[in-house]
Amino acid sequence: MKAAIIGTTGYGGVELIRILHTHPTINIHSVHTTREEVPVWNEYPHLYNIIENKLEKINVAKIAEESDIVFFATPSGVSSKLVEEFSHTNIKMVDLSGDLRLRNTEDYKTWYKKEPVQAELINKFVYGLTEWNRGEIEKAKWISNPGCYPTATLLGLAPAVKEKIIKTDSIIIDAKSGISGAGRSPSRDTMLAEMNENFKIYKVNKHQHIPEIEQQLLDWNSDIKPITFSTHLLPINRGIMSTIYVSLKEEYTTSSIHELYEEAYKNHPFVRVRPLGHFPTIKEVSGSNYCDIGVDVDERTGRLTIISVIDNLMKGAAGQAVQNANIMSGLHETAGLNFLPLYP
Ligand SMILES: NC(=O)C1=CN([C@@H]2O[C@H](COP(=O)(O)OP(=O)(O)OC[C@H]3O[C@@H](n4cnc5c(N)ncnc54)[C@H](OP(=O)(O)O)[C@@H]3O)[C@@H](O)[C@H]2O)C=CC1
Ligand SMILES: CC(=O)N[C@@H](CCC(=O)OP(=O)(O)O)C(=O)O
Repeated sequence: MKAAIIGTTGYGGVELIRILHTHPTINIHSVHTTREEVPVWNEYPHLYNIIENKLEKINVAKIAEESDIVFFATPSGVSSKLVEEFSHTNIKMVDLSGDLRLRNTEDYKTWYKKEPVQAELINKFVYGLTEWNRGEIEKAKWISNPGCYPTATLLGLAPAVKEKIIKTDSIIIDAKSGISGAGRSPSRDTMLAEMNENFKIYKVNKHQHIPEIEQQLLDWNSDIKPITFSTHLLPINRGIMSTIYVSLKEEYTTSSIHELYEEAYKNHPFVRVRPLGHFPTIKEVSGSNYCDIGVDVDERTGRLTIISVIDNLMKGAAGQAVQNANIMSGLHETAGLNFLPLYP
């Protein structure tokens, strides 16, 4: 199976290269840029003598004719335009941006402050939160890959929300991300001198992933009320930790909640519910497609604490994109994704 990558020179794109380079079935056929047509290793010297491809300009008809699937690792506002052009061809699409995730186009305008794609096109994209949307993904041709924070947060919340054991107005999410989550373009916020030995909150109550998380939670339980969601930058390259607090409707023990989570994820190879009393760290999933989850009930307050960690570039982006491409193409979901975490 042949794949094209658009947005190759960014962090999501180069992570797709890392995965697909050893994928048993999906091969990198072409890689694309809007800039100079140079060998990929000019942009990424660590790929010297390994990835022979030259970056090519985007020619929609040629890509659609030569490849079976195209990955868009492109910024929001860019993906929407590419998707419109490719929608007239037969190629499978997986988009990593936020452009095709929100069904309500007004929400997109409000939170992304950009013009949305037409709703008709959005509705043809399947939301690729793999573990909870597998049936739709199997039938899909076009996938909208979830955001990095929504992936960690929704996998952490799903069993409790779907089982309706929480007070619906009580969800508070405290999330932190490594700086590769902000992409490869330089910015003042992510400079070494700004971030090293520092820790920052950003986009307070205004993060564009709020409507995406709420949309999915409402699909699971229509009584869910608006969430509080805070995002922070950590002085590390990769990884997200989402620490989630919810009030329980009744008295539950940690072990009963733990059982619920183990049951929910027992058939999902990339979600590891940690044993009772154990909580994951970011490093323990770094470089892998795992989402690791720990749970604990505070019996004094009646609140459940959920800790969910992922690698933002893997399960939060390129890893989940390939997992979805695998399922959509009838392959085993783990194909090409059996990386152990990089530790230490
Ligand atoms: N980084 C992360 O952890 C995550 C990112 N995402 C999403 O994935 C997408 C890619 O993110 P990331 O790799 O971090 O971003 P980067 O900023 O690192 O890379 C984006 C790439 O898009 C390409 N690009 C920019 N403008 C255009 C254009 N007009 N036409 C075609 N290509 C263009 C650029 O390549 P060139 O200049 O060579 O054309 C650039 O290298 C974004 O939508 C992001 O929100 C989602 C989850 C996690
Ligand atoms: C650390 C960091 O800056 N992360 C980015 C994630 C961007 C992203 O993934 O954007 P979309 O999913 O909306 O395309 C952010 O918080 O905006």
